[in-house]
Amino acid sequence: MLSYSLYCSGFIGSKVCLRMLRGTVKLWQCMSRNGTGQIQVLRMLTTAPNLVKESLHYLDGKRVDATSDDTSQKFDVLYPATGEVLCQVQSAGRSDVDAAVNSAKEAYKEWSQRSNMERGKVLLKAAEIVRSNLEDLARTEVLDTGKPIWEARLDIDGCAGTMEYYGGIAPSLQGEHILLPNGNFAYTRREPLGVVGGIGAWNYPFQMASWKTAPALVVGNTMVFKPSPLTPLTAVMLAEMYSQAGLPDGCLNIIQGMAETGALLSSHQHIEKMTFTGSVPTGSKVMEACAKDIKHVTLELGGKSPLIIFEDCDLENAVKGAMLANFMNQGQVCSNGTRVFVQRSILDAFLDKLVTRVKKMQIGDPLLENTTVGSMISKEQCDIALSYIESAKYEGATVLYGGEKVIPSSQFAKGNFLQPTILVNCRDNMKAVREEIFGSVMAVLTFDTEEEVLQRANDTQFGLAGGVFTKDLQKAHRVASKMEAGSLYINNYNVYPPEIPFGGYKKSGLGRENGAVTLNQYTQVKCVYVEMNDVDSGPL
Ligand SMILES: NC(=O)c1ccc[n+]([C@@H]2O[C@H](COP(=O)([O-])OP(=O)(O)OC[C@H]3O[C@@H](n4cnc5c(N)ncnc54)[C@H](O)[C@@H]3O)[C@@H](O)[C@H]2O)c1
Repeated sequence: MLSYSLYCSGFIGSKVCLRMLRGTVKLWQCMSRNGTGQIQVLRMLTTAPNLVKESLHYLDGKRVDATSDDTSQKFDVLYPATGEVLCQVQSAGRSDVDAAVNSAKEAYKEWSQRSNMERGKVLLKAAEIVRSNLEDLARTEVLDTGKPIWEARLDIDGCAGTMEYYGGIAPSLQGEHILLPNGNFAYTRREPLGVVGGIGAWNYPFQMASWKTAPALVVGNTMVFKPSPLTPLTAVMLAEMYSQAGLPDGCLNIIQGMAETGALLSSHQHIEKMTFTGSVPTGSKVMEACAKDIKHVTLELGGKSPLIIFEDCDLENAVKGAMLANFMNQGQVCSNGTRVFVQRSILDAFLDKLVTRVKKMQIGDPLLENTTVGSMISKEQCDIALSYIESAKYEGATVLYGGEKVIPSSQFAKGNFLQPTILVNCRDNMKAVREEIFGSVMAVLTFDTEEEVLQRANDTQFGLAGGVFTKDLQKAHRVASKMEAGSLYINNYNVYPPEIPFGGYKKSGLGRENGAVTLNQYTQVKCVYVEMNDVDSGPL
């Protein structure tokens, strides 16, 4: 008997949404909703690759096709674990970007006039819809990224949390009332910026879409968002969920495309702010484009973060922390603590425990519950990680564990599965220790003193995150205060509650996401002076 697992992301009036194949079974079920909301199931046997049939562009509250003007190109979207082509997407060209921005500009007129309370309610409702579609979203995110399903569920749940957080706190955003002499006074208003452009990377596609849209929309901006071309599937689902929650048409438009589309968006004259997540070189280009028009900009960029493990730590927790800092999402996490500094006296004990844990990680089908290592996003990304491992070996490092690409089973022969890798005998100046790899490659370094390790930890162009494991509270706070990074963890790693701001120092970026402070970055302050007396013009 054929066994299959499939799901559908069809909802909110979209007729036919996403379907997937699982395993080797070539049974394609296609679901659509009829007018009463019941799911109709159509079945057809096929080996045809293009599984996603609906357009992934979203304009004025509905999915639309790109217009294929002369600036646009097509790109394939693959399931990273099998290499199957899910769909081919037409990039948004100049006319599509114009249409999306103009629609958001029009929608701004009404949306910006609502109160934060009214807008917050839309976010709260959208978060509820996200939660009730969590499984569909998580499975679609797996298709997009190749990450294990349990991680995708956690991601989506966290995104709903971010939407709830901003929906909840937005009504408390207030201006100031400033008393001045002679009964005069001034007040400040926090006003939205206008149309915000967002561009995302591929490692957390739904998270990027929700972390950017939630704070931007709730304070009255409208948005045009472009996901990474490697992971275009879930941003449009988020847009549909916002629409279902009551977000007016045009407030959030999704465009798909590659670098050209991103450049068109970031240089568009009617965009008032860009919020970008991606690599340092691309972030620099986006910032340049913004500089031309003096646009606001938030940049969430790369990292090569240090994790410092002192001999007085709780070793079990430190090992778990190092795992969290390196092996989630196939190591494709910007804040990863990939330079693990271990105090010399506990190095052997630390490595023993670490290897014992890493050996238990299960590489395989991302949709299976017990899989802990899924597929990297692409062959290119996997090759990059492998080449860093080779360069580390060439420079004298030893692979203590992993280091190889694997094929978990024949159906994943075209996948990009890399063993979690631990490098020892590393030196600070090795290429693999200095540069962001964006794969599961942990470099273990030893140190002797606090002063020495701080100097080495900070000796990097990046400053996204860092961590310290010790039971000595004073040392923990002292070290955290001296580490040059935006997100520090004491006795844990890679935890992202929506209440706390996240973002980088140095080349890791500008501005923050999450936390109340982010609302300031999607608003501008207007100060109104009020004269209560006759105008004193002095000698004039
Ligand atoms: N700090 C963070 O929060 C964070 C989070 C996730 C990923 N990242 C970083 O992202 C990088 C990996 O993502 P990536 O490979 O998708 O990055 P990337 O810079 O190659 O691409 C990011 C996005 O920019 C678009 N783009 C490319 N060229 C552009 C241009 N000239 N103008 C405008 N947009 C353009 C891409 O289409 C994509 O959507 C890593 O460096 C990682 O550390 C940072």
